[in-house]
Amino acid sequence: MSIEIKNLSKNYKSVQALDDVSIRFEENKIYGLLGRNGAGKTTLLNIITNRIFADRGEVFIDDIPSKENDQALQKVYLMSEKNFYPDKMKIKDIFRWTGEFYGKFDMESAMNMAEKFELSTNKVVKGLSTGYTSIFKVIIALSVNTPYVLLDEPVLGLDANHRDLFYKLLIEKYSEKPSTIIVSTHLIEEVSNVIENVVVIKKGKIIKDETREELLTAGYTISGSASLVDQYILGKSVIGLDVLGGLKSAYILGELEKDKLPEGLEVSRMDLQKLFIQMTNA
Ligand SMILES: Nc1ncnc2c1ncn2[C@@H]1O[C@H](COP(=O)(O)OP(=O)(O)OP(=O)(O)O)[C@@H](O)[C@H]1O
Repeated sequence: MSIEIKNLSKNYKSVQALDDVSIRFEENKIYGLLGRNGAGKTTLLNIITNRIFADRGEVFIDDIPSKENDQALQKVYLMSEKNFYPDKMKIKDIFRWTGEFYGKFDMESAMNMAEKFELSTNKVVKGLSTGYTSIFKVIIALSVNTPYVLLDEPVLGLDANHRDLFYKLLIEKYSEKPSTIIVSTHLIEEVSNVIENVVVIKKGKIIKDETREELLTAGYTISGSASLVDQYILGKSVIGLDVLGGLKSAYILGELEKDKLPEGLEVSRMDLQKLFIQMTNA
């Protein structure tokens, strides 16, 4: 059971949005699909769900080619930035309507989540703020109970509390009823506690497909007084530096040699955001 993508390419005139992408999203795993603006995340998710067509390549959902195949597409739900709902429709009616289409939609869970987010389900789509527009779509995505749930920039416009609540509900949902969840975002640090697998896309190509643990062991962070840190990093592969007061931190790629660590320096885990920036820079 998986979503398998084979050699997908997609061009928009002079822009190559996807360049021979092959990847497999396995059953019941949570993926972060990470990439900078314009990397090709939305294009990939839209092709998987048949909203747009690839120039070349194929998508298989549980071994069935997904192209214009309703049986395969019913297994996938995409929460996208685009709003396809009628402006004047009430949220509770959208919930009901989604339930008609996706037989396993859990109305009770959706209403419970709406209460937690303080979303009034009597409101119409048009009356919602940017944040609440994301919230109602997130609630649907977490209630449809399809084997594959794709979330394109789910926390867009959400404040810090609502983002926390979203991640909490995502984990709760996953623990109760596991499914394959793909979260597309450029906020790697924020999703790093939730995701198990990291897929990085850059200019239409997949440049990393690893577990979070593998990424975290790609390097380490060292902190201490500026002079000690400067001395230590000589000859090492440094992907970022931060100075806060008298404390300097360096983000280093490679394996830590513990016996060569001078006194006065502290080691901590790799900073995923720094690693992401380094990976996705030109
Ligand atoms: N309909 C379109 N017409 C022309 N170019 C497009 C179209 N849709 C996407 N593109 C281009 O294709 C590339 C990939 O876009 P895509 O939206 O897939 O990226 P993304 O990773 O989702 O970016 P973002 O994080 O900014 O949403 C970009 O260069 C974008 O400008």
